[in-house]
Amino acid sequence: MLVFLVGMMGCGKTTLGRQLAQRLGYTFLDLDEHIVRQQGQPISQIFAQQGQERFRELEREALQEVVQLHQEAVIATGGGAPCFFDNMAFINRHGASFFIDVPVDELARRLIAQGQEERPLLAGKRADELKSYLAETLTHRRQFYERASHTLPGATVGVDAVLRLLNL
Ligand SMILES: Nc1ncnc2c1ncn2[C@@H]1O[C@H](COP(=O)(O)OP(=O)(O)O)[C@@H](O)[C@H]1O
Ligand SMILES: O=C(O)C1=C[C@@H](OP(=O)(O)O)[C@@H](O)[C@H](O)C1
Ligand SMILES: [Mg+2]
Repeated sequence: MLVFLVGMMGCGKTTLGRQLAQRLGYTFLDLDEHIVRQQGQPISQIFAQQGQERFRELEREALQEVVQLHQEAVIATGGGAPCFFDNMAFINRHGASFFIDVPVDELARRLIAQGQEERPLLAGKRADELKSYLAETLTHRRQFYERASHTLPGATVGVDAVLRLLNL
C-alpha cells in the first residue's frame, strides 16, 4: 500500500511521514527530497533558477516515479503538489491519502521557528505577511486537500491516528 500525506507547509508531512514509515516498516519518501537529490540543487535554488512552473513539473514527474518504483511506502508530498495538474486524482488512484489540517497560527509558529529560507514561497516574509499568505493560500488549496481519503484535524496528529484510520 502507498500512503500519501498532504497539507500546507509546516503541517508536519515530512515529520509524521518519517515516523509512520518507521512504524509500518515501509519506505519513506519525501517528494521534495527526491527532487533535490535528482536536480542536485536545494528547493530554493530550483525556484530561483528554473522557476516555480518547472518545479511543479518536476513534482508531477516525481509523483509518477515513486508510484512506479514502490509498493509499500509513505510519501510526504510538498504543500503545493496536490493542487497542480490532476495530482490529487493521481494520488487517490494510487493509494490512501491523509490531509493534515493544522490551523494557520500554528503553521506560522512552526515555520518561523524552523526558518523560512528553504521554503522559497515564504522567504523574507514578516510574521503578519506570512500569516496572511498562509491563510489565502489555504483558502485556495483546501478544495484540493479535502479530496484526500481522510482528514486529520488539529495540531496534535500522531502516527496512531493514521494507523487507526488505515485499520492497522
Ligand atoms: N506535530 C508537530 N508538533 C509540533 N511541531 C511539529 C509537528 N510536526 C512537525 N513539526 C515541526 O514543524 C516544522 C515543519 O514540519 P515538516 O514536517 O517539515 O512539515 P511539512 O513537511 O508539512 O512542511 C518542523 O520544524 C517540525 O519539527
Ligand atoms: O506549499 C508549497 O507550494 C511548497 C511546499 C514545500 O514543501 P513542504 O510542504 O514540505 O514545506 C516545497 O515543496 C516548496 O517549498 C513549495
Ligand atoms: Mg516537507
